[in-house]
Amino acid sequence: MTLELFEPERRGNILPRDGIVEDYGLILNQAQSDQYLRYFLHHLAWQRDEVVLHGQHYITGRKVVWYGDEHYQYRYSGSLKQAQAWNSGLFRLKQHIEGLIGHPFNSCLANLYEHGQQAVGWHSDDEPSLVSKAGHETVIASLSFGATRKMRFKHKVQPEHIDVLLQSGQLIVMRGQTQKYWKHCISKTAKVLDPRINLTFRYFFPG
Ligand SMILES: O=C(O)CCC(=O)C(=O)O
Ligand SMILES: [Fe+2]
Repeated sequence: MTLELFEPERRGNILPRDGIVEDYGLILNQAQSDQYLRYFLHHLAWQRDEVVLHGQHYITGRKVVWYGDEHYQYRYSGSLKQAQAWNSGLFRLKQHIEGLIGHPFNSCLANLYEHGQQAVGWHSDDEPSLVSKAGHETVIASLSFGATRKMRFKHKVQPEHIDVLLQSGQLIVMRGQTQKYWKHCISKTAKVLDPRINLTFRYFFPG
């Protein structure tokens, strides 16, 4: 048996103000997380993402795929995204997380970082399709598998940073005003050579 030196335990809000990021700690054991990592590496329809920045088209190193209750579509960063029908393992996890959090999700954006040089830059998940017209908070549940990576939060106005290391099997939930006041990123690191998968369960409002 391998002993983890540090096993994240459930913590309340890790942000000091203007939003809520709840750290649920490890919600799966190591064997389950390993199994899901191998399964998702091989059974999700990974594709490099296309983004348009200042009129230039870029293909990302990171691979993504989007699943949902229906074949939702939206235009984001200049390209059209289309949701795939749920993968069965992903759907099981979605139900598990809905039970833990007590919030429904109808879609999941999955990210694959093959090594530490693949990352995602500063952004907020504040596209109109994620924001309720009825004024409900945006709730995003993020579950990680594989290599431990650092997620950073940066306040949009105050000079404040919060870092959190995300381990395999660890769940965090971004809610409240988080997307309005904070940006987040996954930073690059030369130290990580192994893959990481992150699943972000979201509630999508079709336009
Ligand atoms: O990989 C992660 O943990 C974050 C991914 C992310 O921010 C996103 O998909 O919007
Ligand atoms: Fe994000």
